[in-house]
Amino acid sequence: MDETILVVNCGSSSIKLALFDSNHHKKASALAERLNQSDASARISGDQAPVQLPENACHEQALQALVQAFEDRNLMGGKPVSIGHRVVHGGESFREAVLIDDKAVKAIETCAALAPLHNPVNLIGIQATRKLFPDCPQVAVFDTAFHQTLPPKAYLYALPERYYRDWGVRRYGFHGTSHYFMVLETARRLNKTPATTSIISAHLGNGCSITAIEDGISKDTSMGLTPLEGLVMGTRSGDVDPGLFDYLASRGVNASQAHRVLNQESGLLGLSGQTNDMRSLCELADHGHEPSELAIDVFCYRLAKYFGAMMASLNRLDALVFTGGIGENSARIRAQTIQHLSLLGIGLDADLNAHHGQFSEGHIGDADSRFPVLVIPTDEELVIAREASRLANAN
Ligand SMILES: Nc1ncnc2c1ncn2[C@@H]1O[C@H](COP(=O)(O)OP(=O)(O)O)[C@@H](O)[C@H]1O
Ligand SMILES: CC(=O)OP(=O)(O)O
Ligand SMILES: [Mg+2]
Repeated sequence: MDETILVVNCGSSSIKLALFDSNHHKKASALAERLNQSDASARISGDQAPVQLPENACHEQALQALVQAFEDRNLMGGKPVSIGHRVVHGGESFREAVLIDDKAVKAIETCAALAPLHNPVNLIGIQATRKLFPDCPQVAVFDTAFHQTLPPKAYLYALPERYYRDWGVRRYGFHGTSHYFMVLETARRLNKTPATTSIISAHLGNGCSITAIEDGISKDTSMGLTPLEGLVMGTRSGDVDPGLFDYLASRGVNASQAHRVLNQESGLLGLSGQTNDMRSLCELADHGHEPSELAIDVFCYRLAKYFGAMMASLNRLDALVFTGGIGENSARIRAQTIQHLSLLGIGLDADLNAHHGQFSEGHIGDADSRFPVLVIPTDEELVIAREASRLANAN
């Protein structure tokens, strides 16, 4: 029976699992959604029938049910040889992936205050698999690790210096695993090496961020101390004037209410008043729903501004890259964003864009575009699986 690497990505209300063989080929994947709600559901990719969950299933119950379902289908091949976890915030404690022990768990707990929507559920996933597979090496792969190369001019806020020194207030950046995969894949597609490849990578999923990568190294990124800064996202505002908090306080909105509004009730959902889901939003806009149209306008304009801003940190640029559910699938969002960049000489080929670059190794730029533009499907799970085997084998 082939060896299996299990990858766990616990989100605030979902779990994504993937199984890889020892050659890092994906054998299976599964998704549990709407956890802790009455309509919680789970399924293994490619299966028609859902995996049965207890009512209001929590993360741990869903994880157990999905692992059992993998076992029932003979997909696990015995116990996994290693388990890789996505952990969103590693603060300054983690420059790279680590084997998980009690000390690492403590450090991840310490970082939870900075990613309250993410780290606590990442820890639930870690504790659940430690219980299920106590002898199996487990590895944490951090969203922040790839951005530890940011220079001080990019990671410092213009605040009193002691805020950084005493409290670690700085920009950390997220989605690093995906941005790292983008530079690997772009290099491969352009026949270059990652160490000589410079890109601007836009990861557009529920959370959205953009990163400037020079010679394979992250130089600047749009997310900051927490995954709230920067681009417009599904339910997160991205950049706002910090003066907003004082003003909201004067209107009776306290800090924890403001936190909830900015993280869970803003972004595409807040602007459209309808949905945080870009696909649904595009359909609404196609049917003339003006607030949805406006939400899309704000999303694309902010993104285009950040493409421009990221150029300030690069001396050379090989490609602009789109990824994540929106970046990979929405020709409309890509076109509307790139339209703002005509002054920089960047343009799309309408046909290639409509086909998501499927017939052109991901290229969607037009013949005159000053820089290539690519669509590349991300695979954070693959990077996590590779890191999990590397560290487990080094042990
Ligand atoms: N064809 C499409 N057009 C527009 N948006 C899409 C399309 N397909 C998926 N999306 C959007 O991608 C987003 C989810 O991205 P994804 O990367 O899967 O999220 P997550 O951050 O949870 O991994 C949702 O807003 C979804 O509507
Ligand atoms: C860091 C972050 O925003 O992650 P996600 O896109 O999974 O919410
Ligand atoms: Mg994602």
